[in-house]
Amino acid sequence: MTTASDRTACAQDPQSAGAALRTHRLLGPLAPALTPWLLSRRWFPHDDGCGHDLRPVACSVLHEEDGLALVHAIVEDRQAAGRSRRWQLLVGVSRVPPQAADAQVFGRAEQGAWHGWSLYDATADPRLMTALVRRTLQPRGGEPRLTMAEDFGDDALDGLAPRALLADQSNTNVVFGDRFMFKLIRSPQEGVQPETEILSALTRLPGPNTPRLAGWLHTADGGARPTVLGVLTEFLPNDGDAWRLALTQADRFTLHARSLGVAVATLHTRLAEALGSSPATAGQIRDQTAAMGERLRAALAEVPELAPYESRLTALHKDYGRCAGAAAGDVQRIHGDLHLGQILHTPDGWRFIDFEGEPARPLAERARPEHPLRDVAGMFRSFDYAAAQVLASGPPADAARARTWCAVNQREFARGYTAAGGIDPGLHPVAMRAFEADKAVYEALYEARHRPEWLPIPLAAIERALSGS
Ligand SMILES: Nc1ncnc2c1ncn2[C@@H]1O[C@H](COP(=O)(O)OP(=O)(O)O)[C@@H](O)[C@H]1O
Ligand SMILES: O=P(O)(O)O[C@H]1O[C@H](CO)[C@@H](O[C@H]2O[C@H](CO)[C@@H](O)[C@H](O)[C@H]2O)[C@H](O)[C@H]1O
Repeated sequence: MTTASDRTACAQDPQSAGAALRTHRLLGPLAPALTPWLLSRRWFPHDDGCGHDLRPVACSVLHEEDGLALVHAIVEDRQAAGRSRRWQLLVGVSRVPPQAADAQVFGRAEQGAWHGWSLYDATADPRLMTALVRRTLQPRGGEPRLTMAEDFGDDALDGLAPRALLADQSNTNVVFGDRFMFKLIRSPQEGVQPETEILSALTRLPGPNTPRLAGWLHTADGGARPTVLGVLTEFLPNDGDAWRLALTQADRFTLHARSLGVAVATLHTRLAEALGSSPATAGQIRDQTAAMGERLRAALAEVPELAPYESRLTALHKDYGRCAGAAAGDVQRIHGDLHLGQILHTPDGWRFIDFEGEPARPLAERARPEHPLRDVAGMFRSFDYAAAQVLASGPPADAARARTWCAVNQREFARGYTAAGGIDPGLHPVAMRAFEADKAVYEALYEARHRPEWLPIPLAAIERALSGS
């Protein structure tokens, strides 16, 4: 972590010089341990060889009692290519090593009042998650603030034991007593957050197929525009998500695939009802085509393996721009990052979670109305990923069997989607190829940053989309 220019970095933020100095003083002693720890997190991008330049943006102590403190921090990661992203941390600082089984100490404070104390991810410590809720619910508790949604009182979380989910994905999730799920957004951005916006709109409709929004953690009103830092939803008891079912019940997944298609069409109808839909304008199609090009250029800068596909992808974007005019259909709010892992199998049927869109995209972009077939393309890509996994885990390695599995389940999904009122993806082959290729470009960037060993999956999909197979 860079510390020399901390004061400057903080001063550029809309916080006072005093706050900047406090941030610097608080985070300075923790800084040396933070970078290696961040680099080991699934949600933090792998080192792309250009290094990371981490600067503190804001920091506060949310709790301190009996040799145990909870530090909330926002740091900015500036990369050589001029990209920068903010990251949210909850750090436990403890005089004695923490007792919680999953609270792994990643370093020690190097100076100051906490010199020598253990540092660890506070989301793994139930005491600190309880402290977070207590403190952030207080009307005069300062930043951040937890606001409960209508229908949920400030006492809704009282007495519920917090437990962090071990599967660290784009964010970190903590379950409160199997009643609520709290998602700590790891890379928060200023502005309207799609998950709180969409869930609160859907929550108002009868017969929900999403969890109800119970609250949100956010910066206080003092800033220019609030930033949502965490989302609290009702916990939905489930026996796993559709990804797990696809892997464990691969041989009889087609029935699930069809009912998933029905569920996604229903979700799209509900989203249109709650947040509107309108025919795509020529300007929107131009913007969509331009955005695909921009995403490709950004991905090329980090993933050289995409270079052989650049000109053909650009041609596909143009083809989309040409044919979309005639048959674009309506645009509306969609899920935006739909895949098998976002659909829970519950006793009441499929339930959709995680409406934040693709976490690396700017918030404004994620809120744009899009063609619903983009979500269908996301699901098609997910069947392809599952096929790659089924193939990898099953003897013998049989690429043809995986391709057939993928095609059959995509077909069944499309049948269910169309039967329940969704647009038939088969009638929009160019749009589907463009959307799948665009998603695979996003995935290539995601895999290069987080799981480089999975990069061949989206690359092979791009090749197939371009060759029309
Ligand atoms: N409301 C919920 N009820 C039950 N489990 C949930 C709920 N929300 C999320 N989960 C679980 O937490 C995991 C991660 O949630 P998700 O919102 O997808 O986070 P991320 O953005 O990190 O991917 C999901 O795969 C699911 O197992
Ligand atoms: O963590 P999120 O759910 O917000 O989404 C990110 O991570 C996903 C992986 O966990 C990633 O999805 C990709 O891998 C899935 C298999 O693990 C596959 O089913 C999806 O089709 C594929 O896109 C998602 O793209 C990313 O935003």
